Amino acid sequence: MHNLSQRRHIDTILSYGGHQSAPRRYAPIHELIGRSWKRCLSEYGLDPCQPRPARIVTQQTLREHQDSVDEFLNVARAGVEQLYAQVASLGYVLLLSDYRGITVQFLGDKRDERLHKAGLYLGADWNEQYAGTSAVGTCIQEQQALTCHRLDHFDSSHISLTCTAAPIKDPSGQLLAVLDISALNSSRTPESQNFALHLTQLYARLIEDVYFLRRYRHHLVFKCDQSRELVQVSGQLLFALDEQGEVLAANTAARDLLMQLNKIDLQKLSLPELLECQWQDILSINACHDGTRAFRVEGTQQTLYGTLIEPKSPTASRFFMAPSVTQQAEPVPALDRLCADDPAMRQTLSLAKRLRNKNVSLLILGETGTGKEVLAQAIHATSHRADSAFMAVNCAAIPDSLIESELFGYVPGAFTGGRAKGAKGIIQQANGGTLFLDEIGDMPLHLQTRLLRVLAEGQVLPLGAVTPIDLDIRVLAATHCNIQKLVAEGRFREDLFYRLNGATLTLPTLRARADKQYLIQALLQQINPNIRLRADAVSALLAYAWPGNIRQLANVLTFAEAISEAGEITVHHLPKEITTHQPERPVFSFPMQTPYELSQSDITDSYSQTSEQQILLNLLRQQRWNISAVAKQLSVSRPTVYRRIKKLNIVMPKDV
Ligand SMILES: Nc1ncnc2c1ncn2[C@@H]1O[C@H](COP(=O)(O)OP(=O)(O)OP(=O)(O)O)[C@@H](O)[C@H]1O
Repeated sequence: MHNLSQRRHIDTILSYGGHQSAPRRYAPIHELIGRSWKRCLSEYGLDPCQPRPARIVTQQTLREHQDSVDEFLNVARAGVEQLYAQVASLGYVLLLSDYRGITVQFLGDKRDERLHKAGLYLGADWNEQYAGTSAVGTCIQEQQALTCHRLDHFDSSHISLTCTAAPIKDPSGQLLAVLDISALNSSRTPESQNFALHLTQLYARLIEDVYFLRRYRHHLVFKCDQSRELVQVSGQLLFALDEQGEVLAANTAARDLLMQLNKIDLQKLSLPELLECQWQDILSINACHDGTRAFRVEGTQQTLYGTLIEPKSPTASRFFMAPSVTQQAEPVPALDRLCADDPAMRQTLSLAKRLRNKNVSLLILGETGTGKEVLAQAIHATSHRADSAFMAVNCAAIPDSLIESELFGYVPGAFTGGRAKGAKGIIQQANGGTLFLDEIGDMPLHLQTRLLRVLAEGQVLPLGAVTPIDLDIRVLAATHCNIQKLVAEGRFREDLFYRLNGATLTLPTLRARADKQYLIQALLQQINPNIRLRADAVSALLAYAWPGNIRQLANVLTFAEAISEAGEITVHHLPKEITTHQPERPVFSFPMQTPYELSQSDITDSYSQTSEQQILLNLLRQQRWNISAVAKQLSVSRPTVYRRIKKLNIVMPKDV
């Protein structure tokens, strides 16, 4: 005989399956539960009017099920016991089932008859085909964590139970077991089970990872996370690797990431390719000061911090020997200090180190304020030319009328207004050393032709001169522009582009850098080595998007230091734009999406030209046409201000 609530429940299920006209249950039914009810009715032919008693398999069958997962049960024991210790006082028991739904481990009061009757017992069969919708059975079918609360159960004899289950998968992604916590009676709402759901998932993941590490204890395991601070203790993603860096297995979180990247097949998946790095970069992680290194995920802006778990057997560890000191990149302090640990900077600096003494021209690309000139100076300072001049010329900052004479120099009488003795051009002054052509994208076309001749022939002909002067210069050029686009549009000579671009060094934006905290400390050290930066200020600085890059950061820190009190900078000393900005913090969950990043030019171009013209004009007037002051106010470089003045057709007063 059914009691009233059982009868109502039976009616609800029947109406859900289309056997009766109107549903009696008004609370929404979770689609997961709904799917399971439909399976019970139409696939398994279960009759809700015929409740089934809990089925407990024989001792012999139980033993067979336990034997087949014996290794796993040994590994899972500590996690299972710990979870039970957390929930026992709340009235829960714990069930660990194998992938076929048989309870192979039970923690709870074995003498409690009510538990035995309800199927919360060792050997209980929670398979959906027999027991209907339940947390364990439905978790097996759906391969995801769920709570089956009271009336969610199919069988009316289970409708006082509340059960929460999470899947545990093996390193190949196959379901291995189901972890479940259940209570006999719960008058609480389904929402009250959310905490139980999170806790069960957490322990299922923990047990899964312990099992993964056990299975791959003789292999190198790469563990990574989105947080540098957490990776050593609770890195979420695990990859087991062979001696070439190919992925042998990945845990659920890592497989989720690979799914996002459309990498479904683990066969022949190379971790160095996935992380856009060299195999040596991974092998040498433990040589880093905190045993952690930043990597960027292929085709995304996502940074992952990785650490290594070395193989436990001495024979295997020989395969994974970290590179010897001689194999590691040679230290070059002036270049090394430009970054701590950022994947893009690592690549750029390693190329810079290899090319610093080669006579190839280098093209440095990066948004304004990313440190292009600083890199050029460091390359010069670490090259054989360090004792000769480093001459920097800003092609956007020199007025068109002067750039020719400034660059190439002139002989006496070459033009009216020139100095009587003539003047050496910047190119000639760089002889023996390095010529740094900043903002090369802004160089007028006719000068590009002359520059090309200088580079091709290794000679410079000053204005008005008849005899060229031999040159021995190393040329470094930089631009924030998309120079290939300028070439395509006919605004930059293709032959000059190839001449300058012996190799490209690209600097990442500050917002994309994984070592922002290092840069903050390094800049602060230069400003005032005795000042302390409080944690609230660090958090705000890390969360900001930095459209003006390192230059803007340096300005902000200078400002904060100037108004700081008692030798420390707190969040209150930071400019308002930093603290009121709503950060787009990376969420601690996968999928990884590539955020669309606005470049400086995107940002400025998105304004209407007239409003930008008005804003800039007002600023220039306020600062009495002092370009340096305006540049500082906007946290951009002087050339950028000149460029905008030109682009927006602002006419500067004659007397500035
Ligand atoms: N790695 C670094 N460490 C400390 N300070 C840096 C670093 N890189 C750049 N800076 C500082 O950031 C500011 C901008 O650097 P730099 O002028 O080299 O940028 P840029 O890319 O050449 O800018 P622009 O495109 O506007 O010419 C400078 O004040 C520089 O000292």
